[in-house]
Amino acid sequence: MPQGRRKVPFSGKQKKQQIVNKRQNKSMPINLIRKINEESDTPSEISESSTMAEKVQKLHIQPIKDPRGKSNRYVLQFHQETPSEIREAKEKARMSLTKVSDEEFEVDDNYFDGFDLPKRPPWSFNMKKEVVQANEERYFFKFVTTIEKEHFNDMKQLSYFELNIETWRQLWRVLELSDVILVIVDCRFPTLLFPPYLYNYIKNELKKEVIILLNKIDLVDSAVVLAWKKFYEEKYKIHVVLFTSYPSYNLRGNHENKQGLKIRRRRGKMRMASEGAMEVYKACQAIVKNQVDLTKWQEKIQHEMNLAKSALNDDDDSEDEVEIEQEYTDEKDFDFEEHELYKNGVLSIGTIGFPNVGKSSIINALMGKKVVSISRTPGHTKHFQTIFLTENVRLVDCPGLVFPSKTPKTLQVLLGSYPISQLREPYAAIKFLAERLDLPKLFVLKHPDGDEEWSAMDICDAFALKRGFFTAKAARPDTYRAANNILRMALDGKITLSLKPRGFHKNKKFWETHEELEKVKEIQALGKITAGDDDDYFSDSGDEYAQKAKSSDYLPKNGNKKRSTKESEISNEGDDEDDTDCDEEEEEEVEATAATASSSNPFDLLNDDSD
Ligand SMILES: Nc1nc2c(ncn2[C@@H]2O[C@H](COP(=O)(O)OP(=O)(O)OP(=O)(O)O)[C@@H](O)[C@H]2O)c(=O)[nH]1
Repeated sequence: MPQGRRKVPFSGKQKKQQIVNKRQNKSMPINLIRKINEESDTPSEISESSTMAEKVQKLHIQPIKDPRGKSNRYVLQFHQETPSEIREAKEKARMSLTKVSDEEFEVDDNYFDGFDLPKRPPWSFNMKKEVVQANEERYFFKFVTTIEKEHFNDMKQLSYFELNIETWRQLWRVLELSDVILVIVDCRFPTLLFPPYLYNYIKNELKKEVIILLNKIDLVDSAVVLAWKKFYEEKYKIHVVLFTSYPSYNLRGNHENKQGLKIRRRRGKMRMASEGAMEVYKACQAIVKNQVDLTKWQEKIQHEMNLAKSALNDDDDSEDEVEIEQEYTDEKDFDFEEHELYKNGVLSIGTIGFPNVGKSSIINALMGKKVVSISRTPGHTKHFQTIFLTENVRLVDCPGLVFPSKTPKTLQVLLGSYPISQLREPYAAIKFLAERLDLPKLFVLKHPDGDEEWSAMDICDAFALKRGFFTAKAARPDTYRAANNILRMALDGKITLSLKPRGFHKNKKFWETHEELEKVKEIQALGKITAGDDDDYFSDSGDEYAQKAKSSDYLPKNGNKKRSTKESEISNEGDDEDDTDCDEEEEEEVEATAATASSSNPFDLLNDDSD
């Protein structure tokens, strides 16, 4: 055998990866960014990274896991941090934390000012598909270059946003196909996830109705939920619906793990989140009036409500049906379908929003069973899909999109707009979190140097030591892994940071005694926890479902019962996109330690400290 030309074994998996890489290299945005760099007349700062193309980070490449091999078309793409940004953040993470005041939990509505979304250029049926697509690509190129140039000298004022035209195309199709648009936001951070320009575009240019759905209200204090609802109702005069895909009657407990912690499991088969579903139905009914007959939908929800009540004490342990119901989905090519309002007597509801706000979970919770897959990894949904709720109510589910804004990048991590696993610098987000929540107390951490004052890095060090995370080479505390774990807990709501509308603290009493508060609690379904369930509240929903747990502040605030400090949850989603190395047992362990420091309000903890 000739020397020097030894054949290297090449697996099928590697071959597939090679094909995917080739395709990926051809993808529009990379070329686009390369062009931006070549054509840019702005002086290049680019010493640290030779081309803009290199600064684009492609997220969620899972080529071989998608049988259709299509996932890379919709891969999320963002700009990477520069080495100097990383260095700067690390330095800051070593500085002592400054606890922030209550008012700094209050946010304005101006993160999207000065930005817009890319809109599908006009097209007609006389145009060839290739021409339409070329127009779209030219337009999108210009859109991105314009934003880039405007912010070239101050990239810090520009958030990560979606650079993949394929994902925007999904949004364009969904907006075209739908009669009513449900804009879904995570109730912990509404103003960071609801671009006013999106609302204006849908309402004033597309002339379609918008409903805002405040989701994950199980993670937020009822008074804050209500304040956000009123904020949006007053600002836009539109329907604002409250929702949680995890009302407590979908949960059950009395399971012990090997550490002796109790873990709440989802109660038998998944049920519809009927209170939230009823709210969505009512908002749609008010919009369509008698143009579409929604009686069947209403009956379905009412039926579920009755069932839920009677089944509260039902110990049905049977597994959830895990099924993707083909009969509900429609895979035809909608690229060039003309919109006709309530076509064939069917109401089409588009569900759009940022990644990870819970769009897919909402669809399952509206259906009362699993029809679309869910992941706690942002950016899971790649292609829009249509699902019939009843024969004349159709949901059109769009992949999550990160809209352009000036949201600080650290916050984007906490929102789930940027996948934690692919974060090169997690400490700035830890610092942001630690200045608002007392992490040492929540995790019962011992300062590595015995000091009183903590920095974000100290927290990561202490956390790594406590969890036994060490680097392989030098056996030093693995602060990166620790930071990654903490951020995931924040994203999942195990430790809850939630922002408030301006003026909330000044009017706290008003919101806490508001007559509509009971209604909010009803949708959160917190009053429905059954006897014996108060030891542990957290869910283990199994399968691909992310496990929902709450911050230690959350339960006593909203519910009436005092709960055990052994609140815990495991994550057992088997999600092959799952993105960290943290395993379930590790998380439980932290829950256990965190629990002993549990407070009914993490913000109280901050107060304690400042005393
Ligand atoms: N606590 C809580 N968690 C939720 C709720 N809805 C969804 N989640 C969690 O949020 C994460 C994202 O949920 P998805 O339904 O996949 O979100 P998505 O908006 O479809 O995400 P993309 O696929 O990224 O667009 C998962 O971990 C869910 O379990 C909710 O009402 N309450």
